[in-house]
Amino acid sequence: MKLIPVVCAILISDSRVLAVRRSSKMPLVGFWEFPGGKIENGESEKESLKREIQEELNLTVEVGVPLTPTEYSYEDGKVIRLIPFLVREFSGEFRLAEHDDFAWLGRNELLNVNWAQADIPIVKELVKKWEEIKKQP
Ligand SMILES: Nc1nc2c([nH]c(=O)n2[C@H]2C[C@H](O)[C@@H](COP(=O)(O)OP(=O)(O)OP(=O)(O)O)O2)c(=O)[nH]1
Repeated sequence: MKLIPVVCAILISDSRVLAVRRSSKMPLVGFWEFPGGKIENGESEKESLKREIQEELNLTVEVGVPLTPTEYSYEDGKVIRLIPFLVREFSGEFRLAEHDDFAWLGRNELLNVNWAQADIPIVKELVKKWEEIKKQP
């Protein structure tokens, strides 16, 4: 079994969380996810996340605290270990380089989009611990 480590950012602004939709150029087209991607050789988790968010959203981020990582086996045999970090500090001119849609979702809207399977436990954790997470750096 090959475990693929993937980092993702939970960008929070005004009590809303950023979700992005995978485009037809990407596997899992149409599914919503947190921006991020695979850790490359030699990178730390945080370095990798900073690089991915710069590439995907054109934003420079300050990586905050991690939430609980999840593991999920997709049908093609890929096993993803998805490692989420909160991000509250970011700057730059937001644009989508790879995804084809985005949404800033409040707590009660979080479960309305079609999340990639690996993200569902993270989204549930967010909904459950919303008040606590809102206070975290
Ligand atoms: N970035 C991100 N990827 C996720 C999430 N949930 C989830 O299952 N994934 C999966 C989709 C991909 O298989 C993998 C992330 O890889 P990626 O986006 O860097 O790369 P990719 O597979 O699209 O493309 P490639 O590098 O294989 O060419 O993790 C998520 O919330 N964010």
